[in-house]
Amino acid sequence: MTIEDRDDAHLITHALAKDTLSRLRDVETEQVAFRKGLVKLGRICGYEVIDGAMETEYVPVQTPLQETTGERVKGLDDVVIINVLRAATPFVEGLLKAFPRAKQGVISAGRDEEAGMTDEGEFPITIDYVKLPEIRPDDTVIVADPMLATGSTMCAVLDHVLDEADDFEDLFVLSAVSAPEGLVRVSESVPEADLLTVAIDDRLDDDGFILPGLGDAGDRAFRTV
Ligand SMILES: O=P(O)(O)OC[C@H]1O[C@H](OP(=O)(O)OP(=O)(O)O)[C@H](O)[C@@H]1O
Ligand SMILES: O=c1cc[nH]c(=O)[nH]1
Ligand SMILES: [Mg+2]
Repeated sequence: MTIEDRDDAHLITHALAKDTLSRLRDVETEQVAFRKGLVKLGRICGYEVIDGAMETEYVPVQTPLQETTGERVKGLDDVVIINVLRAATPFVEGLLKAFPRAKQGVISAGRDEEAGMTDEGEFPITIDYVKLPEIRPDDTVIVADPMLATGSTMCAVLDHVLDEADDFEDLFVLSAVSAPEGLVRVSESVPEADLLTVAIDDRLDDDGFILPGLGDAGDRAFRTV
């Protein structure tokens, strides 16, 4: 298993996840490679969630030659993936390769960067659109956003998710790069969420960007810079 449990988060330490994230960090990685990298990272993270957090069960299997015992992942169809627009879109495309039959929700959330970060280190968040599937007690909910900076976006998103559902099997917040400040904010605000990330970076800069980070993930994936 390549998930390391720490006090602040569960770290996805798969070598290919680290390799892919390092390519994403590189300023020379242009739009297409950046987008493909996020898809790849989403797929790896999906496999790691399955390996690290889901159970398997033994099942009888009839091969063309004889009956045997196989192993299946329990609850693979009881997964809800929530895409935090917009940077999560390619990341979720990769996750769906691990969970092809997941129910999907979408929440469009953006930081008001012109308003700037408050003295408490938060951003005002605008939520324009929310469409969530029914969340059932057996469901594993994965809220995906490659960047967890101040945590303001994720806290606002989780408020909506928890308004819709208070009974589920597990709630995972999955990101590629997290700032320590954001992990603290989200875990204090929603202690029932398990935070999964590929990297915990050093800190935020004065504009609320993660250092060293990878820049603005949405802008790099959608070429809006
Ligand atoms: O933890 P926070 O400080 O809230 O920052 C993280 C958010 O910032 C980015 O979104 P952004 O607002 O840039 O929107 P975009 O995905 O449309 O670019 C990122 O995708 C997160 O949603
Ligand atoms: O560093 C950051 C912070 C927020 N959003 C990003 O895309 N990058
Ligand atoms: Mg952005």
